Amino acid sequence: MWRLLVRSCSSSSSRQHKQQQQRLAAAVGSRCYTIGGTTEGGSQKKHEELQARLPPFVPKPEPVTIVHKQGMELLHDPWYNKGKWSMVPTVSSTAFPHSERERMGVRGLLPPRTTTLQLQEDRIMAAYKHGVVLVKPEDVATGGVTSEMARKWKVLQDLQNRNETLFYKLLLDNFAEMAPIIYTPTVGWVCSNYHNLYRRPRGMFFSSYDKDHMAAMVYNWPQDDVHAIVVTDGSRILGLGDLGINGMGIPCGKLDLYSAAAGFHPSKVLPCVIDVGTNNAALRADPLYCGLDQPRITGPAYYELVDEFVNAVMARWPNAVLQFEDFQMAHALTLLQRYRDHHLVFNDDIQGTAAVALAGLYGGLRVLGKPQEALAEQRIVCVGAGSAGMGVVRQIAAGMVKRGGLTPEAAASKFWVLDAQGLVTQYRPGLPGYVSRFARPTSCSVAEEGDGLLDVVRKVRPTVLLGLAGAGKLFTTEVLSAMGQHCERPIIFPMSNPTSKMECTSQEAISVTGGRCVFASGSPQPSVELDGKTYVAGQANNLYIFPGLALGAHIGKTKIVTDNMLMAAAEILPQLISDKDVAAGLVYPSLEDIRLLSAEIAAAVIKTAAADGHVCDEAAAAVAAGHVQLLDWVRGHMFTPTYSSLAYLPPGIKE
Ligand SMILES: O=C([O-])CC(=O)C(=O)O
Ligand SMILES: [Mg+2]
Repeated sequence: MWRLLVRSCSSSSSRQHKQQQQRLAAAVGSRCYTIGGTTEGGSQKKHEELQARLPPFVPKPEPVTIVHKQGMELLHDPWYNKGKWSMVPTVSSTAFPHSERERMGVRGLLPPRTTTLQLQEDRIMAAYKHGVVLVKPEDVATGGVTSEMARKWKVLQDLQNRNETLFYKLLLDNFAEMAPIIYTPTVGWVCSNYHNLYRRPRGMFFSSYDKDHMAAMVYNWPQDDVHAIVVTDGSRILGLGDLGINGMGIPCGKLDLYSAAAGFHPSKVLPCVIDVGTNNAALRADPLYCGLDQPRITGPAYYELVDEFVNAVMARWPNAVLQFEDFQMAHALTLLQRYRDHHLVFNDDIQGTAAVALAGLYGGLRVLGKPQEALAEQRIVCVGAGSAGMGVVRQIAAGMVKRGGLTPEAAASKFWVLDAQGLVTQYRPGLPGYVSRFARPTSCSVAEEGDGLLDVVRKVRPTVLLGLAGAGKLFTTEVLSAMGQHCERPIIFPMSNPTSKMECTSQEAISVTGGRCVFASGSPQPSVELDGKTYVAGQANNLYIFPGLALGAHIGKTKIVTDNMLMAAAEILPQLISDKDVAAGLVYPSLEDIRLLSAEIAAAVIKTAAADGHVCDEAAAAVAAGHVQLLDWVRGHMFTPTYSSLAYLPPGIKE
């Protein structure tokens, strides 16, 4: 009897192996052979016989595709692109091994979480069946975004992917109409649904998984010259809370405005997200979510990651302005203080919102026929003691000191700050320093610790009511009507975003006060018809400030962003409102003039930085030449969307 000896391959239980054995047994009948070994007499012959009867060995081709592209070029090639790539090897990962993104130079160019071809198919199938843009009733409720706005967003998004020049031309020519579509409030809906809407990546994705790699991975970005970076960690997206990596919609939307409003070249801006996990359980459980499936990292490990990010981007792009956006309060102020004295950074929610609020109050005073000095006479109630709220209070107090000649203590006494527990007084244990300065003294206070908004308004009789709590309808009919009872022309700014988080609508404020209030809101609001008169609502949004501020800081090479620069932006903006708009009750200039406004803000910022001695020589010379020349110099740096002729440079030939 011949014995069959077949060398076992790696797993004897594998189906393939069993099939091979069966085929082999069928081929040799009941006789057995030893393959490739020395056996009894005649073995050589038998072996040859077997060889002749075995099916021929056909080598299985390795499933490898040879690619002559890497990085962004590869991702933009529909043939090689696979959508989200696996960065984190997980048990369920059927996508790409970790090494592949290194090999193909795409680390950081894609969201971290793995996906599969099947999941991608499911997502497209859902869009195929139910429509590409999914606006659910809860989206309308939480974001104030209608299907019509989402449809328009989709049109613009597709255009941006096809033709950026045309996209920016369109945006510039229709800025007031389209800003709410590419930015607040539609951007809130985009972030909430980023995992469903995701089609192609934009910007860079850093995650805790990239620790110790960031300095190298920034070189995967295909642009040597970056002028502006906006970064979020997704922890406090507008008033919508922790949206994890979905927050990437915010840096994208903000940088669209950098290009449209301030003329930053679209190829030279970089949206970034730092994914340290999310505490949003629903998102993490969603198979389409693209971020890390872990709770947020906090404490020293968090700051180490952000430090690494800041060092990496600043090392590669030392001339870029870095804007921090939508970080939760616990980290926002600490990060700002950590970098602001030696890096070209600012926090838009703290500083940009603060400057725009102060600008709006100066605008409001213009509407009331009062000079900026009259700021010191106001009694201000601010609802919201988060990063935005306290930044606003601090900036207005600084304005009272500068314009109204008050001491810092006298300025602080003009404010009543409320948070979720009511009026903040010095009774509160453990108040952080930035809040305690504005906590009401307990001894001589009219209103008391924990008083609700209505009580505070009735007792204090404020002239200004600011909403920055991100908690929705806090300016009730009673509150608005109390504002109107004690004050002839109350200034009412519900500044929270998006629309659904605003403290009241234009309709509510204007109708309850009988059209007497001076109104502006964080998200855009419609005009209101009352007794045959039309009241136009202004938009108290930092979009007026951050593009021009960043432009001034970048081209002036100011090295840091100072309080004086922010103050300059806040002071110039109300001077740019036309007399006609002031007469119509508008506290901000028209958004249609956004390019001019940004140029004026940049010029004001550069002048102030020059006076403080930190601008480059070229900017100093432009300042010395006079305002018109400075404005020309600033505008000369702004990108205009037009077609230019293209020239081909073969690879290897230097420009
Ligand atoms: O994005 C906006 O519209 C304003 C802003 O920074 C915020 O609400 O966080
Ligand atoms: Mg923000």
